[in-house]
Amino acid sequence: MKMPTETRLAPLPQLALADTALIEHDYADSHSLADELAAAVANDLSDAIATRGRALLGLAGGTTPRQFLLRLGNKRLDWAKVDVTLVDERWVAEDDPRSNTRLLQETLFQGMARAARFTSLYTPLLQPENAEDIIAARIRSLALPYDVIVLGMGADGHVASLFPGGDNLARALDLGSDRLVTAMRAPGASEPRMSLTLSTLLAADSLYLHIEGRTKREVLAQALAPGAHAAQWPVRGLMQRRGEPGRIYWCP
Ligand SMILES: O=C(O)[C@H](O)[C@@H](O)[C@H](O)[C@H](O)COP(=O)(O)O
Repeated sequence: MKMPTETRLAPLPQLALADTALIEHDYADSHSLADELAAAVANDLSDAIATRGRALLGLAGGTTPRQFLLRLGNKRLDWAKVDVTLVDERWVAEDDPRSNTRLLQETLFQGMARAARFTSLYTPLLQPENAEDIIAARIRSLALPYDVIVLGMGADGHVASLFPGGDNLARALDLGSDRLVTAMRAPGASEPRMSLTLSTLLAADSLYLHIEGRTKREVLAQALAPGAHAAQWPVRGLMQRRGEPGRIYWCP
């Protein structure tokens, strides 16, 4: 059932969610978390293939998901029926150590998942602002909405490349817009980015938030506390989904 959405960028009313209640999937270490998250995502992908014939998966980059991606890539699935994109890409060449595509090449696509079809959020030669239409057309050609999206979160509360202080943050958070992707430049991002917008993320059938460490747990609690704003803590935008920010997987 679809719940009423949060007024754009307005504070939420009191959330009946204590920090501990929020984190349903709490693991002792990153290895057990990676095992369980990979199993859950593989399950969702199998279900999507069974019901829709194909599955669409969106993945975060950064440092946290390495173990999870390695495990997911080794899951027995009909990977040829899976489309994979990133939820955001850093605007650097795909062989650059900072590239999220490179991260997937080094992890997910080392395993059975190499049979999946990858759609890049990057294109060389253009600035990201001039490449939005090209990247949006690539995403539009996939069988939207995403079946599964796995997000990470930065210590500043960003998800995908929806950064606080980002030049295009307002339009990226605007649920009234049908924009699928946006370029983003932000003080907290070392390079320009291309990102799925909040509405693209929220439309996913299954949404996971994978965070590790006590600091991020505290950031999340702060971001989701009454009175916080998505403009300051973009992760809070996820609450506009069903009053919950997706399934949160956490370990110290
Ligand atoms: O390209 C990126 O940086 C990401 O997709 C980003 O949204 C990431 O999930 C967070 O920044 C967390 O990054 P870490 O896992 O490195 O802390």
